[in-house]
Amino acid sequence: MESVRVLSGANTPCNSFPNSVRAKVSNGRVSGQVGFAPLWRLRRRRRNGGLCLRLTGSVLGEGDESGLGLGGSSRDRDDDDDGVDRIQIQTQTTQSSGVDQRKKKQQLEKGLILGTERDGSGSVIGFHLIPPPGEIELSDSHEDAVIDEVRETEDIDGEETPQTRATYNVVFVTAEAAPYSKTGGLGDVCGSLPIVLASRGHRVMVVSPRYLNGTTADKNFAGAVDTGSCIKVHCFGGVQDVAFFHEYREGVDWVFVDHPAYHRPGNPYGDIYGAFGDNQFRFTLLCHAACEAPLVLPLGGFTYGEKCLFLVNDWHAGLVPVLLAAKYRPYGVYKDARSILVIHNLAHQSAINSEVSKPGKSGEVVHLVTESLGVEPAATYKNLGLPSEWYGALGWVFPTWARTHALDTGEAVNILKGAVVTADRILTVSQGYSWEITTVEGGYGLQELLSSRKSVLNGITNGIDDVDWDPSSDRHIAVHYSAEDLSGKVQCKIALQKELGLSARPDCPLIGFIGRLDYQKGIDLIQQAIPEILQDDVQFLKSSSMFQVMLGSGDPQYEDWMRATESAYKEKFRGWVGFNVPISHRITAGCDILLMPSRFEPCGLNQLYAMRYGTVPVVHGTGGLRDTVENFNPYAREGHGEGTGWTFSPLSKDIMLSALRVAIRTFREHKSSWKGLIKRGMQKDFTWETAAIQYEQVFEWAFVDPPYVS
Ligand SMILES: Nc1ncnc2c1ncn2[C@@H]1O[C@H](COP(=O)(O)OP(=O)(O)O[C@H]2O[C@H](CO)[C@@H](O)[C@H](O)[C@H]2O)[C@@H](O)[C@H]1O
Repeated sequence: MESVRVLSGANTPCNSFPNSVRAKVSNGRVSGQVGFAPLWRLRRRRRNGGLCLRLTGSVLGEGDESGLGLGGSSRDRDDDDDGVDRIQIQTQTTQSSGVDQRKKKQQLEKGLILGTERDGSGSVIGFHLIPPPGEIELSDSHEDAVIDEVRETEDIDGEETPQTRATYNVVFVTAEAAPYSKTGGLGDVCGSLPIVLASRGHRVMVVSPRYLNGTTADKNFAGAVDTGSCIKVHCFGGVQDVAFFHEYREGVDWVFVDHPAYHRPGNPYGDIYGAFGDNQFRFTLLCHAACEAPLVLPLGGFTYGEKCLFLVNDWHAGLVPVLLAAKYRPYGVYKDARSILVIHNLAHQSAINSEVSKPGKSGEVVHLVTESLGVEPAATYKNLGLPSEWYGALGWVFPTWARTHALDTGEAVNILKGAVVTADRILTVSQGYSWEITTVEGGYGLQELLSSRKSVLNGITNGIDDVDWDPSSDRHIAVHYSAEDLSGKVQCKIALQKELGLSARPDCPLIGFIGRLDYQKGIDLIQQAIPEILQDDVQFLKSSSMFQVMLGSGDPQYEDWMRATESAYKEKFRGWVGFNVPISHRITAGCDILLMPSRFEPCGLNQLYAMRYGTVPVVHGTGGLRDTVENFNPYAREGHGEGTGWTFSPLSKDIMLSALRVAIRTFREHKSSWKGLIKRGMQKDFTWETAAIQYEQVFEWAFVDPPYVS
């Protein structure tokens, strides 16, 4: 996918509108915006004979914003007597090394015909699209055209094969979106899925906070400019002024909600002292602002309007469907909008805090109330800016065992619960997890409610950003490699061992772990197993010559343990405490095995990255891990073997160690089987394109049913 911004050039009427022309070229389709007229959903068409002014240029590479210039001359002026000037856009891709194959293809885009828009004095103030009859299909974001259909009449070979699919105005609401903000997988998903949906013709906005924490991370927001739009949010007993910043990048409108509550040291949710005490306030603001953004922000000249599809991610965005139902629809606003709740992690709701979850006497998971994470005392309901009669949607009562004292009635407001009740549909990030959340073990108290909504509950396995995570072009790793030529992988391993101060031993298995240091991730199992893995224990297959590296941050007790383990096993163990994206790429490339003993895993991205990098996953068979890692069977396919890793179950230290032993024996003694495992994993399709098609199906279903009303 090429993403370009067309800057206005000399000698053209566009001179007075720098940055007013933007276009994206993807799979033979041009989308973007020109002047105040959105071009999204324009398809490539060839025209004989150009009209008027012509835009020409080259796509120089990812992120290049000056690739196209606007050229033109007087002879290009359109003298048709219809009173509009016209422009032809022509883009051509030039090759740049190391980018995705798709980027290496030359593309020629012709024939987008535009008209100018003039003010009363006759000055050009923008451009409109003028579709030649029967040649160009287009729509804009006017409300009556929000949901339209893309007719795809050409297949890859240029054959005429009519297909129709709907496109939507999609509004993601999320607490994090990479590369602007990321603490885990939520950021990855909300940073990459929107781009893929936009490339498929949808108009996509992502609304998240503009976090400024006084570190170099603030520069992530440098490309976002103040829109000048400011709204007043009535909540928490006062009126808050909230501003919007905006960046148009890779076909997506990235909208950042600005308020002083987002400007403080720490990550999006907390600092070294724990979760911020005002998170309910901070994310209430986000939700109110996200509901207003499609109505008030004229992005590219037009608002998104009311007929939107909100994708609300986890509890932080959970007030959005409640606000639509309680605050807007009763007044006839958003009556045709829909909302889909996307659950990335049910444990990230509420006082149900995974870091302090413990197995109870009868086997159920007991959660202690320590932090405010979306469940707050019932008295805080009045702060949310909702009509009082809607309390029931969010009202929640803790089971008796979870109450803190005899007089505690357990009454609370649970924002995610409100979203489960009011969202038009619910999605989880794998099919396995969509079932697990309806069980006592995985439902965190919401299982019955979720079961009652089974008819609108689906699971779609996450994709990965296959440009960012590509061993053949990854800028963070020492040597590039591919499934066809694996020689660079061992170089990456040696480079990693050197970087970490371990002896360079390509023959010794190197086991990696990357992730939040959290009870969810099964760190305690690794803790228990480390002595057996690293001590000179004959049971563990020459374990004296095995290495383990862990990268993670989170629970301080696990961070301390990693530091202590590194001191105890200087020759064999490295524990990198912190959040470091380049290192995470190097570990993914340099290790032989990625260990993921997650207690539960809604999808999991690291095992997908690992497989793409030829690193064999050994995972607990749960949720998305079970859905994505195929257990190795050396005897299948007449001895050629099948599978991409090992899934073990049930979750225990001993079972995990058994799986690791088998993996290590295969690494050492069955080289061809190991190579087969690597190659099969690398050839798996985990791209977002596949997931996006499934998302579109769910979008369609969302609009088949009427919206939620009380
Ligand atoms: N210390 C560190 N340094 C650098 N990078 C680090 C890091 N710690 C974690 N990461 C990165 O953060 C991401 C974590 O993604 P996961 O899907 O594994 O977990 P998470 O539990 O946060 O996400 C939740 O949401 C996602 C998305 O839906 C689900 O896949 C998942 O199951 C669910 O728990 C990966 O990109 C990983 O490389």
